[in-house]
Amino acid sequence: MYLLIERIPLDPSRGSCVHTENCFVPISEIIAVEETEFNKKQRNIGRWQKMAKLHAFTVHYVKKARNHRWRCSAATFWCVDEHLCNQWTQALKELLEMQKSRPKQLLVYINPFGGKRQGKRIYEQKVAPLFSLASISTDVVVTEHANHAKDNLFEVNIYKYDGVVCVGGDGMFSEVMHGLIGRMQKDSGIDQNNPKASLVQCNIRIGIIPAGSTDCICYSTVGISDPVTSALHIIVGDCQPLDVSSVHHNDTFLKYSVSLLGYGFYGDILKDSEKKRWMGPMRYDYSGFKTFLSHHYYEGTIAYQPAKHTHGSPRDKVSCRTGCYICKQSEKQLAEQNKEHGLKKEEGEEEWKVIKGKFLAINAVNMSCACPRSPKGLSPAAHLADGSADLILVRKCSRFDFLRYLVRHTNQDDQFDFPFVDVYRVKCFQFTSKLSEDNESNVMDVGKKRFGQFCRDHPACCCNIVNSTWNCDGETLDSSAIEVRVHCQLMKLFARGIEEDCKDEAGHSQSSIEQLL
Ligand SMILES: Nc1ncnc2c1ncn2[C@@H]1O[C@H](COP(=O)(O)OP(=O)(O)OP(=O)(O)O)[C@@H](O)[C@H]1O
Ligand SMILES: CCCCCCCCCCCCC/C=C/[C@@H](O)[C@H](CO)NC(C)=O
Ligand SMILES: [Ca+2]
Repeated sequence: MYLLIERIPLDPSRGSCVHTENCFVPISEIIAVEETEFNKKQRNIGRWQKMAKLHAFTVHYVKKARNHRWRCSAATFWCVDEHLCNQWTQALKELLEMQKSRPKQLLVYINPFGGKRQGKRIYEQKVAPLFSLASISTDVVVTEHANHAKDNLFEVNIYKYDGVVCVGGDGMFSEVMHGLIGRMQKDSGIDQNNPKASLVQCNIRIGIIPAGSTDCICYSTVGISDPVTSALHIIVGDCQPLDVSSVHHNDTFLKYSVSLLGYGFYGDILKDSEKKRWMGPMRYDYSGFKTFLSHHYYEGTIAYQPAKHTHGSPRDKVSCRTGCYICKQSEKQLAEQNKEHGLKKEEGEEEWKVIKGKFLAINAVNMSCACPRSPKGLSPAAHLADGSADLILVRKCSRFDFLRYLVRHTNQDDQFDFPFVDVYRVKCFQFTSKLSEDNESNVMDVGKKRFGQFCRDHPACCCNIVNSTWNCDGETLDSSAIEVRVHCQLMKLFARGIEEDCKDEAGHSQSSIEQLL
């Protein structure tokens, strides 16, 4: 159902019409309806006001701008008939009440130290006024230390909230996600240390107000990193399911990941950048350049099971967009599996593919990982909720070739079109570094140790004697040998995926009527 907002010139003789553009606003995108008091200062209505007392109401609604940006716009409707005015206000309010997916009560965590340290200001100035306009009540916690939000989620009565909001970056989101998923498993008696456990879905949605350094999860699920846009997606009650990978080492749970699990290049960037947090978001550029120059490669073995259940491929040009067909198919399969087995299908009987090699980077992404630094992301055709991850293997190559690969993160060219890059869509994988394989089989002879020493002393030789670190959504992992499994649609966000943009390059929108036809 739509509300047609037709902006009519209030005083045509004086040409005082500000907006001539009419628009259809879906009821689902109305933010609030308020009775409005007219005062003498109100423009252009003097002549009308002399004729009769005016009654009015204001509709606050989502206005879509360029590049997926949403803004709050308002239109005031007025008439002389008080009863008619009240009827309209009442009818619209009732329609809003019927929007059952909208949150009424939210738990908000603010990281005051994420990104440029603007989290608190962003929330107070840009987000809280919108929540209040939409009559959403909030409990706000400003975090005092790392893991504050995560620990708190194990203590509070989460079930009284319609959602949890995190104000911060990918690391802060990761904390809240671990708190919520961990709490759900604890309450359901599921052992997270069992890598084969069928995890319980988390139906409490998370909203991300971006205030971090990369904000990749927000950008990849909304299409822009903008606090007002994200607040409006929360208010209208959007829902986007998300795949989550569980990461284990020797039957011990390490972490969950929704965006990037990166070994080699992205692991090394993270490790170096953690020491330079004081630089803010710039730390990634500094450490990125340093890591690029070091050009380290790492030897290891990857075993994976292809994701045969999904219809897409990482090399196709089909991007995951709002209402994505491929993710919908996975959702149906998941529902059928849950109905039939109560448990997800065991992957035991399916074949494993094994790859040994020397790698500059191993990246496993559950989503495109688009962010302002890389607008298409590390895997542009990855899906948010198809139950698979794209495993990208960048083999040892020259610095120049690796630079060509990195540059393609930022332009329109195919970043997988290199002989040293392979990409697979997988549902699970395991990685063991050469070093841990050697350690396990106790073949670390004296000669190797001495060679290791030699190479550490001569970084220019780029040898892979030490392990890299896994970058798990911006957090480091303690182990290099890991076992990863994608859990289809384990959690949900207040988002709708990236919408097909209906604005053209010049910023003109198609008329709403054209869109409806
Ligand atoms: N009050 C706090 N003091 C110190 N650290 C905190 C506090 N609150 C949260 N943290 C931690 O800060 C880490 C980084 O925060 P956040 O993700 O918000 O910013 P960022 O690292 O700059 O951005 P991005 O993750 O997008 O690169 C998180 O892992 C979180 O655990
Ligand atoms: C030659 C210099 C290359 C510099 C490369 C800079 C970094 C590019 C950023 C792309 C990262 C996309 C994946 C997102 C990962 C996030 O989970 C993580 C935490 O926010 N961010 C990073 C940078 O690891
Ligand atoms: Ca996916």
